[in-house]
Amino acid sequence: MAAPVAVAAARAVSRVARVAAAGPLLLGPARLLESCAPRAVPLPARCSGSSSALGSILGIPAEKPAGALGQHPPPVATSKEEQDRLLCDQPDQPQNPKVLRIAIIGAPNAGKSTLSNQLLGRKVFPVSKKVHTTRCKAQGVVTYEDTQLIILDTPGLTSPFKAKRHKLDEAMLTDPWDSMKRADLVLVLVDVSDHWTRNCLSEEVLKCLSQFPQIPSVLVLNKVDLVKKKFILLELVTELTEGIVNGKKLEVKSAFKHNSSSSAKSLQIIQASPPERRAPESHCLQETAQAPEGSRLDNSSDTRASESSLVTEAAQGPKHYGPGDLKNMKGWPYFQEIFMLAALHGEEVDTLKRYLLMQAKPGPWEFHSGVLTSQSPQEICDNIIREKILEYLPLEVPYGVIQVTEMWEEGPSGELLIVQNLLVPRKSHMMMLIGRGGNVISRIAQEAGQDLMNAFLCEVRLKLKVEMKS
Ligand SMILES: Nc1nc2c(ncn2[C@@H]2O[C@H](COP(=O)(O)OP(=O)(O)OP(=O)(O)O)[C@@H](O)[C@H]2O)c(=O)[nH]1
Repeated sequence: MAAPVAVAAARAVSRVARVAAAGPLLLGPARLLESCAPRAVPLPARCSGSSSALGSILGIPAEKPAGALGQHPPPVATSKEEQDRLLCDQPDQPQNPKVLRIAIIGAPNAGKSTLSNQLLGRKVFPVSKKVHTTRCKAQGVVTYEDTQLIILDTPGLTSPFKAKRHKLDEAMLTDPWDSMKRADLVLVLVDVSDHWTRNCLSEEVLKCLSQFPQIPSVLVLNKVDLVKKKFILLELVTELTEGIVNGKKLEVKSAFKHNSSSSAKSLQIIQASPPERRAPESHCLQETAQAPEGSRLDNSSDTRASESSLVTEAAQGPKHYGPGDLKNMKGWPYFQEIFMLAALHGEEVDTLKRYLLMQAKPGPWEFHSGVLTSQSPQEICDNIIREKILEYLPLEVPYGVIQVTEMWEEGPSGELLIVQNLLVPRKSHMMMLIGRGGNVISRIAQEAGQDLMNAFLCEVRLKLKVEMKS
């Protein structure tokens, strides 16, 4: 028996006005799409990723103020037919198109989807505190002037053992690898707030990097907002890069430095050239920080010789690593840049985006500029509702919920009407999902409805029903 038990609906109109700044309200999605021209603001001058990102995190003013990247991402099409048509459309190639395919890899929960959404300027990938929110690879598209960034959001890298334990699909193991095969550049995301995992790259990440040594890689330290003592970030950089970035040795120094106002220690990161061709203008950033005594991370004379050979090796590009070598490695000495950011708050995301735009190479666009994601509207909707279920239900409960869309149609005023059934295997799960007086399911419907409006840029009426699986 599958009797409807609870129904929650969300209908929110007022906030659409704030979201849909690029066009009049309640136009058909096609009209809205026209009014959101994706190419508008000129690209600012090149800036170095590591210097500007690091400088800002450390409170050092950038040499040149970084111009904001005007964002007018197109909305997602509200029907599968429209989305399919957009995906099949010939890309509207500019005169000199450039393209960059970016794989974002990292441990589950590192913030890959959060970062992808921020780069896209619109939320189309689900995000939650629970691991394995992203279940399969999906593409996001940023079109900016003559450049297209194709972002390959992937499930968190996991081992076959963990996949079996969490009953994950085979795709969760293979998708990150598939994305790597297509990528021109890989972003390795590390959650610096996770004390257990932040000091070294996981074996899966190292395996991925070493299998594709020809793909340039960039280290991205995420969630820096959660790290109070910023000097830790510099130590992490040293560990995660084995002290080498872009073929150059990093020196991180911490020493007492007396100034008139405080006796704070000085922390220094120096990116120096390999010894044999040391550049006179080595890149140097300084910060006064409360560093622990004796956390001096620059070279001692004993290790200098072996490090210099490591630097020379790194400058020559990745060598072939066997599984035994990877077990002994903590970091990757072939990153070409480092970024530190807080994806959740959009902090320093523009700096990374500018850098990615600069990395794009001449080549035809893959998508029409009206495309924001390769996912179908229904997939986005399912994922967003699932994200809320993951957020509000404890432990394994969300993983047993089956979502069945009963209705998806355009209402008389152009609004999107969606009815979805949530089928649960147990009565106890049903009670949890409904919540006292229906408060849980109402909240899920309300929040998911709001996210969908932000994605589709039109009014959405979402109704959720909870039923027992028959
Ligand atoms: N404080 C803070 N939280 C963040 C930041 N970036 C992401 N998060 C949070 O981290 C959690 C995981 O983010 P996701 O984007 O879902 O992570 P993911 O790597 O895609 O996760 P999987 O799909 O499990 O692989 C969410 O609760 C985010 O809100 C950040 O910069 N700062």
